[in-house]
Amino acid sequence: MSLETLCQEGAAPPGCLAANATSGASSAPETPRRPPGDPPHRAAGHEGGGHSALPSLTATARNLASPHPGTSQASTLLSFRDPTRSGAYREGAEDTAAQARELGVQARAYKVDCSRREDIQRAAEQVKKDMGEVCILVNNAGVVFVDDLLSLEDHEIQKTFDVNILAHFWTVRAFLPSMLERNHGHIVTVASMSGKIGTPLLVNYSSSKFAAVGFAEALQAELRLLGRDGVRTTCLCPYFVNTGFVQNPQSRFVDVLEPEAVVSRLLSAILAGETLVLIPSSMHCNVLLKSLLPTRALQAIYATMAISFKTRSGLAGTKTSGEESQEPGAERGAKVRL
Ligand SMILES: NC(=O)C1=CN([C@@H]2O[C@H](COP(=O)(O)OP(=O)(O)OC[C@H]3O[C@@H](n4cnc5c(N)ncnc54)[C@H](OP(=O)(O)O)[C@@H]3O)[C@@H](O)[C@H]2O)C=CC1
Ligand SMILES: CC1=C(/C=C/C(C)=C/C=C/C(C)=C/C=O)C(C)(C)CCC1
Repeated sequence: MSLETLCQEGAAPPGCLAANATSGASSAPETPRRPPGDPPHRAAGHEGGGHSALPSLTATARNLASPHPGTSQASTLLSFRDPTRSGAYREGAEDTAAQARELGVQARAYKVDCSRREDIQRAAEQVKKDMGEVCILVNNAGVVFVDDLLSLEDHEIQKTFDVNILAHFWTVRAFLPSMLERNHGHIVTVASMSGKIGTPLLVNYSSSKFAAVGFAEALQAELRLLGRDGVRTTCLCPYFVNTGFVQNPQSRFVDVLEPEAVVSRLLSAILAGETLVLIPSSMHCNVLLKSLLPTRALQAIYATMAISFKTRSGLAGTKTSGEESQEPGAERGAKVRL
């Protein structure tokens, strides 16, 4: 996970934008199980994440730091499990922080393991000391293990909930008090379309994202009840994004999203104070149909969409049932109906 803080000082009250940026389960315990001799891949306990961190962090710095009237100074704070680590798809947080500094803002990278409550609490205190109060918190870290429920390891289920939802509790509880005091702030929950539509072979992930959507909605209602209209929330639910988080996502009608487009949409949503953002917006139809149509009708519609993605044991899709997949890297997998 990463924390990104953008502090704004001047006419506006001191504050920051903080985001726990991209996420991706990596490291040994989260590495997907695979038979001996199989090439490593990133399908399930995905390795180190994709390249979304770079555009998201630099874009955030560029767009939120400088153009606001009354802003004399801005700072961005990033934290990753290992800020020095670079992946195949992105640069490390230290590099990203350096790029943000080149854009004229203060930027720092911190090391935080978001699956550990104590780590988050320790980092939050350090952030406040170093950078001041946070005004925008983006809970973006997430992990995914793509497999059927019974094939998952217990620790994978635990990790998914630790990072994808419990971490949100710890970051929000750390930064919300000062937002409430100042009646000023913004909390972004990066959820997923999978948190709006229950997704097969992602039961673990999907339910953690449903929890994230519920968290954001309930928090928003609570802030309203408390009369703190100045503290806003945005819940982001993208369809598949091209970051390597889930491998080989495909669909007949819905294109995989590019991270830059998602970041850009998120920025406009933050600035406009939108509470729920589905990307693409056509997904609103799927969500609406879910509460209108009987399951069998929905299944018929879903079948036409031909959604598929790679699990750690192969490729799951809607095209054929029981047919051996021809996709590279999915030799052992049979396509199954989603
Ligand atoms: N890509 C997609 O198709 C979609 C993604 N999302 C959501 O978007 C968010 C970002 O995903 P995306 O950018 O695609 O994925 P990435 O793989 O690029 O990002 C993963 C990030 O999560 C961090 N992370 C994972 N576990 C921890 C941890 N325990 N502590 C600290 N950091 C951690 C990783 O840090 P490090 O770099 O140190 O490993 C990495 O920066 C996630 O919440 C995901 O669920 C939602 C819908 C679709
Ligand atoms: C629309 C739709 C589905 C939903 C798929 C979704 C919502 C996948 C999202 C996955 C994501 C975003 C993963 C990474 O975060 C189903 C249930 C497969 C059935 C066919 C129609």
